[in-house]
Amino acid sequence: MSSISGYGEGTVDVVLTADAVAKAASELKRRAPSRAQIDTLANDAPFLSLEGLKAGYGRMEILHGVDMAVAKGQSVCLIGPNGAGKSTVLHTIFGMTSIFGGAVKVGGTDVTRMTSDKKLAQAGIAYILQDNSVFPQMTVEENLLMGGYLLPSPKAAKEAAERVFEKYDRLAKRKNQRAGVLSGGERRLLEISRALIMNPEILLVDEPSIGLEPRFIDQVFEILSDLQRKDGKTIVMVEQNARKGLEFADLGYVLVAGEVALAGKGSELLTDPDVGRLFLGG
Ligand SMILES: Nc1ncnc2c1ncn2[C@@H]1O[C@H](COP(=O)(O)OP(=O)(O)OP(=O)(O)O)[C@@H](O)[C@H]1O
Repeated sequence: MSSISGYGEGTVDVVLTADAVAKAASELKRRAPSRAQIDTLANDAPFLSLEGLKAGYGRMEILHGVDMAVAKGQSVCLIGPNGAGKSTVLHTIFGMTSIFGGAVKVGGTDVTRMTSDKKLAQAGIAYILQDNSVFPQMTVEENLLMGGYLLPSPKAAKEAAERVFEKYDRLAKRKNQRAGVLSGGERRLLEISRALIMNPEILLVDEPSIGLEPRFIDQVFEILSDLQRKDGKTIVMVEQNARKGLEFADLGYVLVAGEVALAGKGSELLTDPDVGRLFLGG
């Protein structure tokens, strides 16, 4: 029997058969949000807006017309079965996919076809990779400086790194140590901090809890929460732990087979019977 995993509480997957996913898709489709509903969720002031986005890899279309709106300083979590296209949404916002139609706008400006470098340097979008992207043989500071390669000078990168060290004492204390000796939580902090070097407005965060021991997961969510609430960053997250992601985020989007099947406030989706049954383990 073929099966597709949905996401359950903690690390326990809810396994959906292919038939169940198809049924869920058709059930949820009746609940697909209108553009007006999507804009309302972003307080009718979308800062990041996806409009009928069709994108994929090579010639293969994975996203079949995705709409999404996030206000400045809001956070959103994408959930859905494996292979639904959640990470592809992040890749597309950051300019890493083939675009077949639609638009990505930031502050009303069309940035759909900008290269990733320009998205980082000009549009204020940073992409935080999944697990294991630190360079273990390099020092903490050297890792941070890698995030500043688009800054005009090494001096500017160094100054940006100093600002990060002022913010995160835990990293400052380990500035000259090899990144390979950091704990899992500290490594994730370093990955997030490396993205902060360019002082982005929008953080795309791919699976922040993946590969982390449970005791570090809360720390990482706290760091992200501070970046949103204190620094006003806009956060778009994909999270395998659907419950954790929806608890964290202002908004939740359920993606099924490359389409938005449902969108709402994170707190509402947490108590939604369909979401509970399909993605939160009942
Ligand atoms: N670099 C790539 N090249 C070609 N196909 C890809 C690439 N990355 C992802 N895909 C395909 O795109 C589809 C959507 O993948 P994506 O990773 O976006 O899904 P997802 O919802 O994030 O899934 P998961 O929860 O399993 O990470 C899958 O069929 C996947 O095989």
